[in-house]
Amino acid sequence: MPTPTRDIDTDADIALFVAHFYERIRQDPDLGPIFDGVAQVNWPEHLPKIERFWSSMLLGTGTYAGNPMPVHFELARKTPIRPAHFTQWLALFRQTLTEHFTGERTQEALLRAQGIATVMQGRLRGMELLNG
Ligand code: HEM
Repeated sequence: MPTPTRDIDTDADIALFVAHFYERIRQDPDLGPIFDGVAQVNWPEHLPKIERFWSSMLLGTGTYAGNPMPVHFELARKTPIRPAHFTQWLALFRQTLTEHFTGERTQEALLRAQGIATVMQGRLRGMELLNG
């Protein structure tokens, strides 16, 4: 893979990294079964939703209306979620982004993901829904 030279600039860029990211997630031995087994994710619905989420975060389009937190609280009631799951989620996110893009918005995406993961884990911990 050649060194990336451009930043995330458009919804098409977001769609590209989202598709690649969830391909990796589904192949991951620990995360894959959570998405495809426990949550039975409907991918044709989930991917456009996640694209809107990142579009709103990074491009300020305001196309995502929702709150990701409760979805993950529900998930943690169904299956044990550990800090290691978040570490791996973030590692795959970083790998995917930096494989394709470089620049300020790419860095912002990584920081936002890290921040949300930290808040999510804090909230799960507070509800005694984080294992280990
Ligand atoms: C251990 C790590 C994580 C796991 C296992 C996980 C898993 C999931 C699952 C199973 C869904 C539901 C998909 C569906 O049925 O449509 C979901 C939704 C979502 N996740 Fe995560 N997630 C993780 C971390 C994160 C992080 C760190 C972020 C944000 C940076 C995030 C953002 C979202 C968003 C925006 C949704 C859609 C929420 C909605 O329905 O509006 N997730 N996640």
